Amino acid sequence: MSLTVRAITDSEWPAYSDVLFEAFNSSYPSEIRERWRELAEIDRTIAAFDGDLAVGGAQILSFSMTVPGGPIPVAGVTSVGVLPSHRRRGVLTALMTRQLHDLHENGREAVAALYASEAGIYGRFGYGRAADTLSFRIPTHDSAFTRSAPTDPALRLRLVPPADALPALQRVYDAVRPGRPGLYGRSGGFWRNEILPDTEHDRGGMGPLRCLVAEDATGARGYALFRARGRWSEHSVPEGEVRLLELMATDPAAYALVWRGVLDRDLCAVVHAGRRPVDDPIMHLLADPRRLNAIWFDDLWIRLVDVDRALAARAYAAPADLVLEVVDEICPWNAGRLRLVTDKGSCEPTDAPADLTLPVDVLGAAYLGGRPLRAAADAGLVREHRPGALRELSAAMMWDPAPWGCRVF
Ligand SMILES: CC(=O)SCCNC(=O)CCNC(=O)[C@H](O)C(C)(C)COP(=O)(O)OP(=O)(O)OC[C@H]1O[C@@H](n2cnc3c(N)ncnc32)[C@H](O)[C@@H]1OP(=O)(O)O
Repeated sequence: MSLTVRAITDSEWPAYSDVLFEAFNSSYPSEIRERWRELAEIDRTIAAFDGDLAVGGAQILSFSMTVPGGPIPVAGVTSVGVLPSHRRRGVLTALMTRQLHDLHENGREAVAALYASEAGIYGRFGYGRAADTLSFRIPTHDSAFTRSAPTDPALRLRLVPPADALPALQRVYDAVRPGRPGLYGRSGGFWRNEILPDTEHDRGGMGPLRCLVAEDATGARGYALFRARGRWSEHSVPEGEVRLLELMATDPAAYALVWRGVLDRDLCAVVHAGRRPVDDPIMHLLADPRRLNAIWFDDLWIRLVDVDRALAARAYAAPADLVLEVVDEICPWNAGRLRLVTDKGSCEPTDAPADLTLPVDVLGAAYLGGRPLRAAADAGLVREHRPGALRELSAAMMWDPAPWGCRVF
């Protein structure tokens, strides 16, 4: 195999997309291809060629993502795949290496983020599991709220056709986004092509996309996007289900009301709520939180492309002044010692002795504030050279609320 990795041209898009559809075992109809093309940034799409044949590829979407302290530019890595005929011959390694070098040279983003199809793939390229997510399976008949659940008589619930709801959804999402690490800005095209589509393919056997909005005289304060499916048992007992795709609210009363609207849907026995934050307030609202039947798995993976700029770009929960020795085999410009002074927001190269030595993926995992460095140290991944340095950095990097990207890109 003679491998070349380079940016694709417009005319090479079909060849790149064919590789992806093959790699993901997909048979997407043409409208899905068109949506995907509309979101893609061709100049940030690379492919690997074996001679003339496209055999792998990867994309970057340019996002503004909230990190502790506020939004920063983040490279959203997506649509990565290698032809089954060329797997395990280093094609992904060549793509990831090229992408990280391009990002460093371009200088636009110091941080890259992705959702992994399999959790074993990206650690070797310096990505750390930075956010987790919970999925709930809530039996509606056991979903009573605690007596202290907040209410607001000014609020009402309204069913809105999703296509008409976009201004309300954007208003709520954009109000919530700056306070939650991991949430990223959604363009109009992203809403249209990723969040609101409703073809048979998108429904996957469920009913149409539905939207509930909680509002008062000032406008929308919360929403839920979901699908439902009616079903009856052989004894004619209603056993319908709801699949909650997204639920956001700007305040506790709107949040509780939207959840109630989803949980109280008639003829539905269960609500499946995927990809919820690990600190979802629903855990406090349900009178019997065991009924959430939660499953835990990974959400965003984070790669610090330029460790110095990335660490200087976020805020910290506690002061820290220490020297880090970063180990990074893929991005040699990161290897070496850096002095991080959180009060000054500075992270500069230094010759001073290291207080901590740690690999770049461990720093990436801690970057959004959801994963204690102390736990990585307990797993033997961090070396402490000055007593107290680990506790200092671990406390500084934690953040409230927990990180959450909400929807896969
Ligand atoms: C952000 C996203 O888009 S996530 C989507 C990723 N894509 C997919 O899941 C689609 C289906 N899978 C594929 O296309 C390919 O199998 C890929 C992209 C996952 C891997 O591509 P390959 O070219 O085979 O990877 P490559 O040969 O460079 O492997 C590099 C290393 O990763 C390991 N690796 C590759 N895939 C996996 C995996 N799925 N799980 C665990 N390890 C893996 C290899 O064993 C190899 O390890 P080594 O360095 O110790 O020998």
